[in-house]
Amino acid sequence: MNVMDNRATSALLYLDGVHVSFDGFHAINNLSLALEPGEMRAIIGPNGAGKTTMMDIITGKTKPDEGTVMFDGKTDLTRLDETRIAELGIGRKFQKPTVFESQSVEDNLLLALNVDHSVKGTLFWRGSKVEAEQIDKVLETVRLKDVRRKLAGSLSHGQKQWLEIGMLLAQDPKLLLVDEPVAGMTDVETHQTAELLKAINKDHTVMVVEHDMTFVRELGVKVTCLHEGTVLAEGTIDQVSSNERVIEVYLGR
Ligand SMILES: Nc1ncnc2c1ncn2[C@@H]1O[C@H](COP(=O)(O)OP(=O)(O)OP(=O)(O)O)[C@@H](O)[C@H]1O
Repeated sequence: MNVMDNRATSALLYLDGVHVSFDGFHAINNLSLALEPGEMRAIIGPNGAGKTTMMDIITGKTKPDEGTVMFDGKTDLTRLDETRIAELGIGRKFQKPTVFESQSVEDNLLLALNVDHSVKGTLFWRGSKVEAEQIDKVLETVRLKDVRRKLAGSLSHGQKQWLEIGMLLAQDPKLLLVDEPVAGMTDVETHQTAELLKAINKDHTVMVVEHDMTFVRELGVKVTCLHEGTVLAEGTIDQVSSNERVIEVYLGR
């Protein structure tokens, strides 16, 4: 077994030689990347670098033309549809919060829990003790305990983002994909979101796409910079942000 084979089996997420084109345009170009179990990785890169498309590939929304996309060392994600991939434990948070505004914070979490509502009768079913405990734990993690009975629609933008992260956590995914969580947040909310993701990373693997470099620095994790659908640089924030090519195409001089 060679080094690449070893990485393919030990990584939680393993992409190798992935290509995607849209009408002849190469959005993803020989993309290779491995995420170790328990890792948090920050993905940066200019607009159009392929960050969203990469997440679309991982979640099964877009199928690659070529390449390997393996989950947990054994599952070929390119063969599965979006539902099956979500069931495997890959949760995604899109940039804009999509919480149920007319439901309370805790009911949003209850709805997100991994239960078969059709069997239990959604409207009048209030959840078991175990589920109540799970919800308490998530509320604690996402710092929304004090507003648990408020309508989600009345939360601040930052709190809505945290609620949606909580809805992902309620499903206890093995891998969380988080797209631009701090866009539109205040500096205080941005800092709190970094703290929150660090807490989540204690028992979840996380991939977070973000343009806010102050936030990425605060995460203190390995950074991958994408450009033209491939990895331009990878390493610590200091290594990546001092890379000449990264400065040229993304950070500016
Ligand atoms: N469905 C599609 N059809 C055609 N082109 C697409 C499609 N999806 C993405 N692209 C193109 O692929 C390239 C990569 O886009 P992508 O959205 O993945 O970049 P990104 O790094 O997420 O950018 P941003 O930071 O602006 O969100 C872009 O040039 C985009 O226009």
